[in-house]
Amino acid sequence: MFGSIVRNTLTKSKNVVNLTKFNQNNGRSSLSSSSIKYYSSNNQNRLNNNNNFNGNNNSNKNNNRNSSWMFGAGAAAVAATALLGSILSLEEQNKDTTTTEKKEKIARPEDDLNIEKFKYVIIGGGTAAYYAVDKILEHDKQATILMISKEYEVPYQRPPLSKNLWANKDENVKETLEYSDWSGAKSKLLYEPESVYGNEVLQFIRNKRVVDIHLDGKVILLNDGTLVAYEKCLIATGGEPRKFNYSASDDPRITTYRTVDDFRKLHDVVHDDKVKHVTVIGGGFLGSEITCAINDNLKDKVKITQVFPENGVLPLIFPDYLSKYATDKVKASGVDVLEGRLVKDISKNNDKLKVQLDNGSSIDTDHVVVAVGIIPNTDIAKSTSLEVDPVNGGYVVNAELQARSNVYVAGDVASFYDYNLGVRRRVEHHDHAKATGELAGKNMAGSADPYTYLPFFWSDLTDHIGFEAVGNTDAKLKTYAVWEKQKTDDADKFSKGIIYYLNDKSKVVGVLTFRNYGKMDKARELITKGKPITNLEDLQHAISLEDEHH
Ligand SMILES: Cc1cc2nc3c(=O)[nH]c(=O)nc-3n(C[C@H](O)[C@H](O)[C@H](O)COP(=O)(O)OP(=O)(O)OC[C@H]3O[C@@H](n4cnc5c(N)ncnc54)[C@H](O)[C@@H]3O)c2cc1C
Ligand SMILES: NC(=O)c1ccc[n+]([C@@H]2O[C@H](COP(=O)([O-])OP(=O)(O)OC[C@H]3O[C@@H](n4cnc5c(N)ncnc54)[C@H](O)[C@@H]3O)[C@@H](O)[C@H]2O)c1
Ligand SMILES: NC(=O)c1ccc[n+]([C@@H]2O[C@H](COP(=O)([O-])OP(=O)(O)OC[C@H]3O[C@@H](n4cnc5c(N)ncnc54)[C@H](O)[C@@H]3O)[C@@H](O)[C@H]2O)c1
Repeated sequence: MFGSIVRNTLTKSKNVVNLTKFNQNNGRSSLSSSSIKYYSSNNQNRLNNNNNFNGNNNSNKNNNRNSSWMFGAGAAAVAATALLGSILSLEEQNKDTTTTEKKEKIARPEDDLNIEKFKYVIIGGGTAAYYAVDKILEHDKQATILMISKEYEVPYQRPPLSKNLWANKDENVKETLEYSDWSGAKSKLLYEPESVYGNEVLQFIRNKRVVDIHLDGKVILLNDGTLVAYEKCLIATGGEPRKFNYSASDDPRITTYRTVDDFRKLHDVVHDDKVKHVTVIGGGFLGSEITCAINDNLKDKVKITQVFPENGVLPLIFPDYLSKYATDKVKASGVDVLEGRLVKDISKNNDKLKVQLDNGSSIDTDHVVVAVGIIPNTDIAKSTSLEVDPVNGGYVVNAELQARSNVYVAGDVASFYDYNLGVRRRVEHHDHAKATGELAGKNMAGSADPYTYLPFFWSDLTDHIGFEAVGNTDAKLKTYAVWEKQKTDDADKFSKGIIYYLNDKSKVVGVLTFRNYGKMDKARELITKGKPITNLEDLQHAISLEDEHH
């Protein structure tokens, strides 16, 4: 997907700076936590050497490449001083020393501070980050890009982690990360092979967190003390799974689920002979998908109980009747669904975990997966002046996806003004991460286009409970549905249909096509027309129920 740009560079370049491989071999162990101490010990003249990403003696070549970007004493020194101050505050949180002693340790960067600079620094290694890089490469032939991810893996897509990947019975699936899509075609989870990263155009730092940005100095700080300068920066940090405080919260058998590492761990858990029962907490997208994926593929191996407080699965988007119908299908597939139940606590009970419910009952289980939503990852905002949306969470961005003139935000963590729906919101779905990533990348490379796209999302549970949806599909809105079958006694009465979501002005603001695919463009057209629907019957034929494969 990155096209020929990176690959050409790889073959042409004699001076490949292979950051990815270097990190992989643990070659930069000296830049781990020990470097934090180093920076705060007033010995800053060696900062440059320590911050050199090459690490293997090709620093001069690399510095030459970047020579036109080198910082002078001014902005960089101020930025670095401030950021090194935040390393100190990190230390402060961890060490019990007096304030005076700590202040004396504040670092003073040398005037000839020489921080490696990239034209584009991308914080995050997820979907939004990947597609931003794709567009930067397309629009800026002079690009030099650094991606930084706190995960080990190079960018990959998350949707198959709770769906098709579980259908792959190959025992090497944790390494190959291959899956088949609904049409049978084989795909890989990683967007690009590892070999695409680690060259003069595109570098990737794995297993490191960005902890601070100095917006005026245009310098970022990593958790190991590394400083990097940028011209344009993208924040695409996604979200962290929400956690509850249970009595047994520190027990490794209570896990959340978001990353490929989580897939590997859960795969091991359910294939462990001792594990006979898994409890999934949450009835949203993740809780319902992971329940169905494991149950459909491994029901002979483990029994699953799914617990959540609402009346049925996917309660935030399905109208009540459809949520109940889908829940019945999940039950029929063999899952023990406990709807309308809150988890009060989880405690250790000999070799089991005890999940205590609000009605006084409890479940003895071998493993618990907590899937109760995410918190947008705005940690970096704590030390910057970037605005966080107090209502929706996430960084507030303008129509061009900028938080500040050279700082862009995309994906789950962006609070944007939805041009089509007339509201500020955040969207936690794949297509939005892709579209905002692409637009941010294009804008970083010189355009100034607004985000006017209406992203879609989809989900697939058991027994072909699948749909695509676009716009505002809040279950609290008034809905009007068109179904192919209308017999009320038919167990499959919701075999195929379209649900229209209407606002208080009777305009269609959202459309969900149930067991019905490829209708999203027509749905977008209907939403963007924004005409009030005076007679609901007019919606009967607004979008055809006929199959349209895409
Ligand atoms: C299991 C699963 C299945 C899903 N299935 C679907 C689906 O079927 N359909 C759909 O539409 N959506 C689905 N989604 C949602 C979709 O995957 C997300 O909306 C999308 O991944 C968001 O992309 P993002 O780039 O904003 O964030 P992410 O993909 O979460 O990427 C954020 C990246 O930033 C890194 N990071 C965070 N903080 C820092 C930091 N300080 N420094 C460095 N790196 C950092 C993280 O490690 C991560 O690599 C699914 C999500 C999950 C978890
Ligand atoms: N036409 C059909 O009969 C039919 C049947 C089942 C599923 N689907 C649709 O296929 C898609 C995913 O199915 P799957 O879970 O088997 O995954 P998949 O393996 O087909 O999809 C792989 C990846 O491709 C991307 N993708 C898939 N469809 C997309 C689309 N329409 N637009 C943008 N990106 C897309 C996503 O990144 C997804 O993770 C959903 O849109 C689903 O509703 C269609
Ligand atoms: N198909 C998709 O689009 C898809 C698939 C998987 C994950 N995701 C994304 O991944 C993220 C995580 O998904 P998620 O399902 O955790 O979030 P979610 O926001 O979709 O669902 C949260 C769910 O948590 C449950 N919950 C909340 N408090 C609870 C409590 N006290 N006890 C029991 N249950 C409780 C509720 O059932 C609620 O529906 C979201 O951003 C989601 O959009 C999307």
